[in-house]
Amino acid sequence: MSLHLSAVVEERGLDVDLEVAEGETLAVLGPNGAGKSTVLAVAAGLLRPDRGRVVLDGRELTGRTAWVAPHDRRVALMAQEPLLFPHLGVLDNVAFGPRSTGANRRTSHDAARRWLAEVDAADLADRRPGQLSGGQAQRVAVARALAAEPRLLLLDEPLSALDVAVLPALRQTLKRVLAGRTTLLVTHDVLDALLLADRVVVLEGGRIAEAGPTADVLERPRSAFAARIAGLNMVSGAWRDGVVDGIRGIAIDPAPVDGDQVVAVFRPSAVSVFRSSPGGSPRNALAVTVTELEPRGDQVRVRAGHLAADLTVQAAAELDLAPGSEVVFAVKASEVAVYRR
Ligand SMILES: Nc1ncnc2c1ncn2[C@@H]1O[C@H](COP(=O)(O)OP(=O)(O)OP(=O)(O)O)[C@@H](O)[C@H]1O
Repeated sequence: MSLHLSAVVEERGLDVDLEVAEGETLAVLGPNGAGKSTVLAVAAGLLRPDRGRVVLDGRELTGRTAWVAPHDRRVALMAQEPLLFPHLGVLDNVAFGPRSTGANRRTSHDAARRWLAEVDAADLADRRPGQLSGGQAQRVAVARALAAEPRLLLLDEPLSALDVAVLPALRQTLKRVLAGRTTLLVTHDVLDALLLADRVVVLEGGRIAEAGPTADVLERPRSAFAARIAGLNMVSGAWRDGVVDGIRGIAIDPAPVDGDQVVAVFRPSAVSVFRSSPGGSPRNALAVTVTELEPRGDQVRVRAGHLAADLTVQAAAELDLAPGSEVVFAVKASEVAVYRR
């Protein structure tokens, strides 16, 4: 194991024990106040737990007697807002890490240019932080975190402050740079967890409510929180001729090519339910068996295995639905977003 973190922080009601394997990305999910940021603070050395240990690559960073200062941990923390030094240009911001470990100006600038290129931000090198959009600033912040060559990357909701228009491209950049890096990723977004993380832990009230491979937890959630966020329909498989597992959708840039592993994502509210196939329609039609009807206010969530559709109570009554009913779930291709995994 590359990271082992166990921590009790009485004041915040936190009591966790988790491990992240070398090169693995572990997503930490959970409702507000569950303790996610506190876990990152303990790992980063910003908070000393009442009891517990942080061991990274066999080196004890936090322990009963051990205490390594944040800047000596080889741990990089990236916050929701990219905290760049406003008085330094982009290049110097990224060069800061290598500079502070003794690299000279030339070497640290070379490294900074390499990392900026790595996150598709080479053209921003001469700007000031004040001249960057939110998405550009976050790219620079990723480059700065990586330039310090951390052994552990801590990301606190790195995409949550950004405009939806820039999300897919930045998510892909993160996916590329996280591959093979030991990472703890705090997120509220089920897609981030699905696309970026190997495993997830769900925190509720400072305790680990569930843990496991991301797809398993999202497809078969056991904790209340995971069940709530895992409301999206997700179908994964290989992409061929614009279709994954019988479902046609809109490929999100960068588009997958034939044979790529993808996940098609669509909201239960985008699904219509029919007793028989709506012939001649351009919609995806999936023959399914209803497994459960779940009342939700003036709506009913119709579950069919791992797929779900939201109908009005009236529509569900008109269709005379019950567990065991054979129906067709239909969804327009324009409502299905397909992401490369
Ligand atoms: N600086 C602090 N001092 C004391 N208690 C704090 C402090 N920061 C957070 N807490 C408390 O510790 C608990 C865990 O908070 P934490 O910020 O780790 O949760 P979180 O899961 O990151 O929440 P969010 O999703 O809202 O960011 C909460 O009860 C919170 O009120």
